[in-house]
Amino acid sequence: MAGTGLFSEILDGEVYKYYADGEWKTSSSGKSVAIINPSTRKTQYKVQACTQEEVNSVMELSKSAQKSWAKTPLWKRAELLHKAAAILKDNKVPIAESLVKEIAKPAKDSVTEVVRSGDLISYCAEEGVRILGEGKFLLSDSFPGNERTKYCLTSKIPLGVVLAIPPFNYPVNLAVSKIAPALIAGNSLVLKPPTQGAVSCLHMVHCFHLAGFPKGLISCITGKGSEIGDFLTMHPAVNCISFTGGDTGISISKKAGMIPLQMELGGKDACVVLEDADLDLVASNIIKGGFSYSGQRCTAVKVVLVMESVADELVEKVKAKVAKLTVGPPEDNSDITAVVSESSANFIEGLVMDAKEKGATFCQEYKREGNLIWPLLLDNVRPDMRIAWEEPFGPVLPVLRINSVEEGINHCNASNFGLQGCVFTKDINKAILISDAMETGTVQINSAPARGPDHFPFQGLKDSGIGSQGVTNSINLMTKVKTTVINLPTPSYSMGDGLIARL
Ligand SMILES: NC(=O)C1=CN([C@@H]2O[C@H](COP(=O)(O)OP(=O)(O)OC[C@H]3O[C@@H](n4cnc5c(N)ncnc54)[C@H](OP(=O)(O)O)[C@@H]3O)[C@@H](O)[C@H]2O)C=CC1
Ligand SMILES: O=C(O)[C@H](O)COP(=O)(O)O
Repeated sequence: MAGTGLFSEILDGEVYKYYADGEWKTSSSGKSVAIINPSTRKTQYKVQACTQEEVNSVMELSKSAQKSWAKTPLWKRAELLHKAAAILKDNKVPIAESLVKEIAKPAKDSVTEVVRSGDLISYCAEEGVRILGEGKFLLSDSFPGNERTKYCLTSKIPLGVVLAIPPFNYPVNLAVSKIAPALIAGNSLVLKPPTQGAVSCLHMVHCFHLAGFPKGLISCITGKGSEIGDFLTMHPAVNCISFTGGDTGISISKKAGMIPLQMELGGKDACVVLEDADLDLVASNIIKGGFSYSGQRCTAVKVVLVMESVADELVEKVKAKVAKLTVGPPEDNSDITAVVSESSANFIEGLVMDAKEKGATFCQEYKREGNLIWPLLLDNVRPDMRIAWEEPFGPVLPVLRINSVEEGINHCNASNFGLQGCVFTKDINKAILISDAMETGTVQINSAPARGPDHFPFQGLKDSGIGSQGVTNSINLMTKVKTTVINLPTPSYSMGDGLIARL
């Protein structure tokens, strides 16, 4: 059970502690933040509301811990990460249980998130050892006007303190996708977990604690983003911010100083369906892509753009599959569970009502109980409806019928988002041309959008983000290139005549 056994030291009465200086602590604020169970809408857990002084102290400790960590051999850093990964996987049950209670993720998917996170940490350790163990050697005479008098050695050095801010929908996985690359690269790490998902994150941090990382290297500050977020992101000790979430990321980018930023923000991933597509394959991918975790994924299919000639048939196939989705508690592994908060459910309802007023075809009756919204397919959506452009982050999917591929591409590219997209066709040549034309970070051919496998690059264009994720890209982003140049008194050519005579 969460907060018991191995994890009992992270709990103080009924409030979870925060993590600093290698210890679990109670905040001097005397205040806590409630985590509401999305299914019951009652307080499930409480976490500390950390103070600015506590943030300052964590930053100081983080700066000094990083200095010694950077001198720790790469293989030792990797060894500790492998250990943390194993402890995390061994404790998947209590961690998954808190995911179920905090964010209403179906039980099976919650376990998958923890296991995937352990795998990501191990992969990152392996990749880090390889790519950080290599440098470059450059010779000066390849640039015009130079003799071979300079040898340039490059290697990658850490940035310092990395601030990680993950979102509610993958609190554990999107935290470790920032923590592991930061640590393998020799940085220290301050984590600010999402409020919904904080307890799962604290359990995950305890796995790193049990693995034996040095004191102060990893810290976890809890509190509402709206209250301590600015103080953290504008803190002068922070050398890099890795953030995943919504528009908050855009405002952080405007306020942060001259430091590397990795921002994975929203998306309005389109599914473009051509006349020759395998409609059964499309329908299954629309269900998986649009409705898994109740549509609360940045990579969810958020609009279907289907050629008019096959639209009736596709809509019927998707309707039949929607009817089979189970709706209910995450504990029962229901396909559709309560969305994360009441305000989120109200927002989704606003989009649905707008579409209703403007004449969209409802393929199912709209139904909501508390935060639980039944899956809904909206056909004949037009560009004047909000749902054609905005992301519901819920189990509601609009279908726009198109008369040409160009119309579909134009719709995609008119979006302020550019995360992923997908195209279904049997014609690979057309698929490649469409992929080239779509202004998104990734295009999937004949499959729904997805971030994984986690070593693939993952990035958004436009308001969907800056920088690129994926294990290798994250390690590179969290390092800086350092060069040392050896200057020779005379040109040196490896097979040059008279070399010995000149010495
Ligand atoms: N591209 C991607 O990979 C993903 C994108 N998203 C996008 O995020 C949105 C919903 O996710 P959600 O988690 O609610 O997004 P938010 O942007 O609201 O929150 C993300 C994180 O930022 C924190 N935060 C809030 N305010 C601040 C602040 N001022 N300074 C620093 N941190 C802050 C939150 O903490 P707290 O919880 O305490 O408020 C949370 O940890 C959707 O629109 C979705 O598209 C979501 C997941 C993945
Ligand atoms: O934040 C998100 O929603 C994810 O990055 C999407 O990940 P997934 O494609 O593996 O669900």
